[in-house]
This record gives sequence, C-alpha cells and structure tokens, in this order.
Amino acid sequence: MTDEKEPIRVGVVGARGRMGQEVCKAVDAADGLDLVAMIDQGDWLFNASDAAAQVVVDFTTPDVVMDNLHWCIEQGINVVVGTSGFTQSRIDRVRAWLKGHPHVGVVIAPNFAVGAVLMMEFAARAARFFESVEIIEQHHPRKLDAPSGTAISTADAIAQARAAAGLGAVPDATKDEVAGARGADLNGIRVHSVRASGLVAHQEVLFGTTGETLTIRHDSYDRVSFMPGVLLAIRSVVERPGLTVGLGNLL
Ligand SMILES: NC(=O)C1=CN([C@@H]2O[C@H](COP(=O)(O)OP(=O)(O)OC[C@H]3O[C@@H](n4cnc5c(N)ncnc54)[C@H](OP(=O)(O)O)[C@@H]3O)[C@@H](O)[C@H]2O)C=CC1
Ligand SMILES: O=C(O)C1=N[C@H](C(=O)O)C[C@H](O)C1
Repeated sequence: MTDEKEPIRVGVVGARGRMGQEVCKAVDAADGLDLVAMIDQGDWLFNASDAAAQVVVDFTTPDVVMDNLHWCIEQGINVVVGTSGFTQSRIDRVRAWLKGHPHVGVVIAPNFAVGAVLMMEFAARAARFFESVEIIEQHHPRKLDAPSGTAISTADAIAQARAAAGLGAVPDATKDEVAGARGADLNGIRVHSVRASGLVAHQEVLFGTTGETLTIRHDSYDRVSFMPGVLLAIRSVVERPGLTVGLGNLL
C-alpha cells in the first residue's frame, strides 16, 4: 500500500488558443496532474465530464466563459478561470450559482503571473501617497478586450485605496480633448490601452505628486510566465470550495 495521492484530473477549455496550448503543456509536464480533456470551439464540454475531470481550466473568450462556468458548476467540476471580462455583476452571479453547489471551488484570476499580482499589490499600496495616477497597459494586437482585465482590477484597487485615504479626483485641467486622447475613465482612473505586434502582456502604473513620480511596471515576455500561477490554482481549487478572486489569495 502507498500513500501517494491520485493525480488531479484536468480538462482545458480553449485548448487550441494561445494560453490553452501553454496550459496543456504545463499540465502535461506537471507532477500530480493528469491532462484528461482538451476542448476548444466546436467540441462538447461533456468531454470534460466524460473524462471525469476534477478541474476545468478556462482560457476562452469573455462571451462564452460564463456558460462554460455555469455548466461546470452544475456538473460539480471545480474551475480555474483566466478568461477576462469579470465585472462585479458576473462575480456575483458565480457566487449565486455556487450557493447551490457548496463543494465546488472556482478560482478566477485576472492575471496568473506572480509579478503582475505583486505589481497590482504594490500599486494599491502606493496609491494613497500620490495625487496623480494613470495606467498604461500594452498587449499583442490579437487581444479581443480593452482595457485588459488586469488594468480593470488595478484601477479598482487604486480607486478603493484612494477613497479610503480620502483623496479627491485626480487633477486634470483638460478641457479640449480629441475623443479618447485621455484614455478610458475607470472609477476616476485613466487607463490607456496600447496594442502592438511583438508585445505579449505589459502594464505600467504611473504615480505622480509634487516633484516626483513613481512607475511600477510588469512585463510578461512569454506566456510561460502565467503557468506557475495556473498550476498553483489547479492544485488549490480542489481543496478550496467557494469562490476565490485573484491569485494573491493563494500565494
Ligand atoms: N488570467 C491570465 O493570467 C490571462 C488571461 N488571459 C485571457 O485569457 C483569454 C484567452 O486568451 P488567449 O489564449 O490569448 O486567446 P485565444 O483567442 O488564443 O484563445 C481562446 C480559445 O478559446 C476558443 N474558444 C472560443 N469559444 C469557445 C468555446 N465556446 N468553447 C471552447 N473553446 C472556445 C477559441 O477558439 P477560436 O479561436 O476558434 O474561436 C480559442 O482557441 C482572454 O480573455 C485573455 O484576456 C490571457 C493571458 C493570461
Ligand atoms: O489577453 C491577454 O494576453 C492577457 N489577458 C489578461 C488581461 O486581460 O489582463 C492577462 C494578461 O494581461 C494577458
């Protein structure tokens, strides 16, 4: 008799995509994980339950991820979600679905790179010391959404930290603007989205106050940067019922 644990059975949805391919390779190479289903556009999600997947990893698109998640929760399958597009109302819906399935775990993370998580945490910590702040996110041109999920999360965290510190609006005298020149306004924080070939995923948070600026920057040069976070989430979710938002909660 051995006390070795059975490997965790993992299905990947969006398996032929940029992230999905990398996740399949990482799961295949990881100790204690078994890649049992690779599902993409046109395939049945049932393949995941037929293969008795314990965890489904979703890197698809914001318009299909909610249906995938709902189906997995209904089947009692734990889910790790990297797909962007998670607004507060979506998160509330997932929480409501989970009420009927208290043993199921879901981890949703806007960014699985450890450096990006730290960049967001450092930015939230710095926020109260600077009257000015802008976010510049830069991605490959095939990205479907803008601003990125990471930028939206960062803006939320900064806005909360500013409100808690009693900071008012970011100073900005702009009166005459070509539409879009000042970026998108997320909770009072300007976010600029750059799309260019050669980029993978990058973000800068630029803070300013009298006589000084602080720039906090993170760069993912390769999608392997997300894999330690994805593997940690897979191993954690099977022992973590309920909803976890953000990789920072697992580090
Ligand atoms: N949280 C994180 O750390 C990260 C998150 N992301 C996010 O992950 C998502 C995917 O990114 P990326 O891999 O670059 O995108 P891709 O477009 O390369 O991959 C998405 C894949 O999902 C497939 N797909 C679409 N609809 C379905 C469906 N209904 N069922 C199964 N598969 C489907 C697509 O197929 P087809 O092309 O044929 O439509 C495609 O193969 C994005 O939202 C991105 O922002 C990306 C990187 C890191
Ligand atoms: O589409 C991408 O590539 C990425 N998407 C996520 C996001 O929207 O923040 C994470 C990372 O930035 C890469």
